[in-house]
Amino acid sequence: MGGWRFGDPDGRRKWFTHAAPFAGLPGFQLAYETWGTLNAEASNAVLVLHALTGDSHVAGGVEPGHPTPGWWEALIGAGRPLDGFFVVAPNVLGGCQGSTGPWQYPEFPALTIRDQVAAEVLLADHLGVGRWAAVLGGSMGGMRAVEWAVGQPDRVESLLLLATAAAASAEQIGLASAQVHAINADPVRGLGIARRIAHISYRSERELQARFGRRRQEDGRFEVESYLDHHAEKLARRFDAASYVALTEAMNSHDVGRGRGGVAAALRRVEARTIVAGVDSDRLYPLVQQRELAAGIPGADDLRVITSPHGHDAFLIESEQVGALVTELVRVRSGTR
Ligand SMILES: CC(=O)SCCNC(=O)CCNC(=O)[C@H](O)C(C)(C)COP(=O)(O)OP(=O)(O)OC[C@H]1O[C@@H](n2cnc3c(N)ncnc32)[C@H](O)[C@@H]1OP(=O)(O)O
Ligand SMILES: N[C@@H](CCO)C(=O)O
Repeated sequence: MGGWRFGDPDGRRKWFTHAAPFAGLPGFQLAYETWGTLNAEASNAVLVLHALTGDSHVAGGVEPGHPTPGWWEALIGAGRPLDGFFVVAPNVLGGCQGSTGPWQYPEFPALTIRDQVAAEVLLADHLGVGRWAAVLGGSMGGMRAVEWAVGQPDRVESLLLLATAAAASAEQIGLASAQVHAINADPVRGLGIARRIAHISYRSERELQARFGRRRQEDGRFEVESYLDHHAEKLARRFDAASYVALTEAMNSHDVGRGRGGVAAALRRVEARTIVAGVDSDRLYPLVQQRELAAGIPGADDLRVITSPHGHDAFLIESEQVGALVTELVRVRSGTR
């Protein structure tokens, strides 16, 4: 297969190749990054799963020679919550940051979250990880995390689900389908339009009002419009439109209960010690969805609530609160601290 899009900016990606037919593909590659060392018992592995436009670069700033900070920098490094663990973060199948995606195969098959997890199971086998000490994920990463815990219950010891759902809701599918239409109508400018729609849903009404109000800039644009233009341009520089569509449609397919007798029956399969958290100002993945997860997973604590003005994106921004949850999951509750 060979080649990948957007290079390897930090020189720390590795690749796993599966050279046999898989989910309509002739084979696939997953790019992934690791931190720390797998212990002799293979009992200290943690899987970190990124959200829609994230990638394998969870952290980097702490390592000499790899200065680009990652999207959960505060979790990895000396004295940080995942210190001492062997952390693995793959770029999702269908993504554009090193893994096989539509940028590589124009006739890319429709993938589900379940397919993406099945690819990650093969990666775990390749790495010699029979059972993850923890699987952590937010948003689309949380969809994969709960799918891991439902589909592979004996391979997930503990689980952190952030700002995510057991199944994509009608509103999430509706918003996502508008974004897909924008890209299909204009593959060049559509990605930016999709990001604008999505980014509004990632932040809270209260935050947008407080930050931008009705103010206009000198160029005549509303400040909030300019802010969204900025995020649209930034994503268009770093992401592939066809990948965005493939991943969005995979998220729309997400339903842990499909073929398993419904969501409640599926969640009962989870054996992992679980923390589920939502964000009080998240309008895209409202707390009711995390309540369903917390109530349905046998080993889950009561729902935790991250307080933040930032809406859905708080799972990326509120690193102190997220870090405390990770510490509690992997150290305090497992008795290793
Ligand atoms: C290093 C990487 O590339 S990471 C790649 C992987 N990324 C991910 O996994 C997560 C995806 N990232 C995100 O979703 C977002 O970037 C977040 C959630 C991390 C951003 O959250 P925040 O830190 O709150 O950023 P916020 O939404 O306030 O945006 C700040 C940006 O808007 C710009 N901005 C603010 N107001 C305006 C305005 N009125 N007009 C234009 N631009 C504006 C700022 O200058 C800043 O620009 P910069 O990001 O280029 O420095
Ligand atoms: N800001 C996040 C939101 C999706 O959860 C992203 O771009 O991946």
